[in-house]
Amino acid sequence: MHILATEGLTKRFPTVTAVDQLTVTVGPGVTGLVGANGAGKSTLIKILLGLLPPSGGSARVLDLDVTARGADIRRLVGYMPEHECLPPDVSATELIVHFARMSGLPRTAARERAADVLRHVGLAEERYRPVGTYSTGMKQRVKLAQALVHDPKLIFLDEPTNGLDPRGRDEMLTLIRRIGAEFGISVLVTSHLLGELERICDHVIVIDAGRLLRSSAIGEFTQVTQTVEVEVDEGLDDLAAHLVAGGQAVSRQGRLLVVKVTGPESYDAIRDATAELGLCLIRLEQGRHRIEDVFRDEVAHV
Ligand SMILES: Nc1ncnc2c1ncn2[C@@H]1O[C@H](COP(=O)(O)OP(=O)(O)OP(=O)(O)O)[C@@H](O)[C@H]1O
Repeated sequence: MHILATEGLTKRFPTVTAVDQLTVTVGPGVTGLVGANGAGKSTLIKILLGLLPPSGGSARVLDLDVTARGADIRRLVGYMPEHECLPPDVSATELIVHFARMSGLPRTAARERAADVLRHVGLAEERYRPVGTYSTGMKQRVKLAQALVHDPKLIFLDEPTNGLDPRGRDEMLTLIRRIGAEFGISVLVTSHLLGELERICDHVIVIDAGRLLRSSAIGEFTQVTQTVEVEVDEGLDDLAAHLVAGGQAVSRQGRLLVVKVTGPESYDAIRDATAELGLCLIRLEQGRHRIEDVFRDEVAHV
């Protein structure tokens, strides 16, 4: 079953083709849409919501055609836009109750629904304060709440971690995973950071200049580009030389060595090398992928 599907989807602006012959399908669960700034992620989401007409090709969301059924799609889909768009002088409660009423709920049900949704996204007492006084993290939560308030089947989250500090990012990612897992709402979430999406997604789509670069389940993804990061107190160069001599693919990133994992023997090689050299191992951690890894990988396959 697909929650959305595009076929040769294209969007041309006067000076740039933002979405270029994109054919892709998305199933239920949490799907990451990854691409550098300007890759076409926001444009794709606006087309899928029926807010921008495509220049060519077609797309269906929840089996509804985006050109003919935009209003029906927006009734079933929640949207968290990338940029700040909240009125500063109302409280989160007032705003979310307003959105709930706009979705058709009567006054009392709208209040209850708004309270539930604000609790789910983690806004407590501060929900009575004007939005203009909120931190970026709190504003992102309000934007998420308005995307959820009409009980959608699917939500589009455009760069929900933008502007957040590392802790805020972690909390937002955990929240998104919960929405997918506990509430059974399918999620399409964009980011320019592949590393953060692979933690919470079942499936990842990578686009570049509006074109599909890769679409695969997260398991296949990590298998192909898996790395492990190694930190030792001193002797990093010796360790690198030892591993390379033993046939491992190694690169250096500041105080870390990044070793490409080809199988369990890669971990054995790191263990043996640190033991033989008598080094103190500080950290051994699964590497976070970057979009560049996918590009490198695609080039290697050509
Ligand atoms: N309304 C528009 N008119 C003209 N060009 C546009 C318009 N909207 C987007 N573009 C261009 O289309 C390309 C894709 O933009 P888009 O915003 O979809 O990318 P993105 O992947 O979401 O990146 P970002 O996260 O930086 O917004 C960019 O080159 C952008 O300048």
